[in-house]
Amino acid sequence: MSAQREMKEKNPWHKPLTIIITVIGVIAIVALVTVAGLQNRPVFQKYKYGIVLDAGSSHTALYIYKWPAEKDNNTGRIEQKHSCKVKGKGISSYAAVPEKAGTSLTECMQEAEMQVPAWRHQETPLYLGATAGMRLLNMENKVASDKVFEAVEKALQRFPFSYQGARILSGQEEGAFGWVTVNYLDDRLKQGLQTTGALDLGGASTQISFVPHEYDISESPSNAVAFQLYGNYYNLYTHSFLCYGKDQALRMALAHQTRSGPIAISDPCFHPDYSVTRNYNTLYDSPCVSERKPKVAPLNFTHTGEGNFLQCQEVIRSLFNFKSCKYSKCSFNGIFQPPVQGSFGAFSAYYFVMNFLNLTDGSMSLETITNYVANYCSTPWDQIKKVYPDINEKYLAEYCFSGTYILTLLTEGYNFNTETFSKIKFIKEIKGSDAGWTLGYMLNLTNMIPAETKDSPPLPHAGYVSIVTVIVLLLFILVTLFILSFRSIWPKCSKEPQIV
Ligand SMILES: Nc1nc2c(ncn2[C@@H]2O[C@H](COP(=O)(O)OP(=O)(O)O)[C@@H](O)[C@H]2O)c(=O)[nH]1
Repeated sequence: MSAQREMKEKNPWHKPLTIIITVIGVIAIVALVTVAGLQNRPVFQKYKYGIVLDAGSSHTALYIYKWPAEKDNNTGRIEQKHSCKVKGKGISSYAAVPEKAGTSLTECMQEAEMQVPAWRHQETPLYLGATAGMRLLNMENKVASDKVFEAVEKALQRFPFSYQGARILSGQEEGAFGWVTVNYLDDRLKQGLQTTGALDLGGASTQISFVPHEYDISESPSNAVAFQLYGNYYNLYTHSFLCYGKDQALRMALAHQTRSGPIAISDPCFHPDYSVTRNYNTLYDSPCVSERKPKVAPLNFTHTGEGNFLQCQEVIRSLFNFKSCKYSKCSFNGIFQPPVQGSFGAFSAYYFVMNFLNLTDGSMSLETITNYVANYCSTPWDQIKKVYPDINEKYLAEYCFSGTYILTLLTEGYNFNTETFSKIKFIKEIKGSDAGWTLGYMLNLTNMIPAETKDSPPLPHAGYVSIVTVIVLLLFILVTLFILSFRSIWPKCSKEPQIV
């Protein structure tokens, strides 16, 4: 019996104080673990949205972007949620009927209303940026260009979004924002990785943008754009060639061949047996060619094909002026360009054309690609139509010219060689978002890429909670041990009377 009592006295777990400490400790640990668990459970994701309309020369496209609502302070990934191709031509084609430029946008805008949750409509920014088609209309007829913008503004303001304005982007902005988009989507900016150059081929203009090695921006300041993104500095080279988009380049090629006002031309950039009648006034109705219109010419001319790649290259070469260059190095038309360098993403018409020709597989050499295009051009038109019965004939007829133009622009215009050409990737999208200037434009206007890196806490939240839990647990064990060790030296309280 006395041995049992002695054991009880030696074993402090039986004492009430110890039991209370243990219970409180267990409750504290359970509470801590529960709080940590609740804090880190996946929450229902809420998104914010932004809408950008790309009013291009050939058509308008609407893009909806989304990003996690709690992370719009520069940390959340922005991605494309939806895109809508506006039916009909670009807004610049409505110069004679400006209201129609506005109404043409209705269907895609209604789609946007459905795509963005109604409770987010009012706070969703809506931008419209117009590119080379409107640049040309503005040069040609400023009044008509202003009227188109008025109509477009009126139409967009009828929708419940936060309308932020419609404007013409400069060629420099178009090039630079395309570069931002590609590098943002590739996660190169945040991680400070070597950037990718951007090659954009539109209908009316074309852009080249890249960060060159040892770049002296003072040589041609108008081609330089300085960025500070996520704490990294970039000196970007960019240039936009107005009239060198694929549709205007084709006009220039046809203008070159019809400069004497003939009744028929045999065009090496179109397939053998191809034959259509074209109108002189329609062909020369663009500031890119209007000054070259022959003084004397019939109403129409017959445009037949010849399908000769090398001769087509000759025609295209005549569109570039390689003679004068006042800088250390030029691309063409006396425009400064440092040697191309690093990897490039080529999008818009670069992709449409190379994808149609099945030439986007990165393993093909420049020589193989050139031979393929040459062979494609020499294929008779009837045969081409039989092989591709479902392709729009206007696009189909132009792939020979477009393929030859792309190769000539890249190799002779921008000076890509066999080695540097192999670093060009023909892309439509990156991680589900289309490559183009629109995302970069929105990131810039909403300040969603910080100049500085964000000062983030040294530990992620979950790590922080776990470490606090472990420390509290250790403290609890220590305090318990401390109390127990003291108890062993406390004077024993005995109910038995003490004999003095
Ligand atoms: N083959 C093909 N060409 C296209 C397609 N969409 C646009 N294009 C052509 O590609 C060129 C560039 O189009 P886009 O990038 O929209 O340029 P933009 O209209 O000048 O902004 C134009 O000549 C268009 O006619 C397509 O889906 N397939």
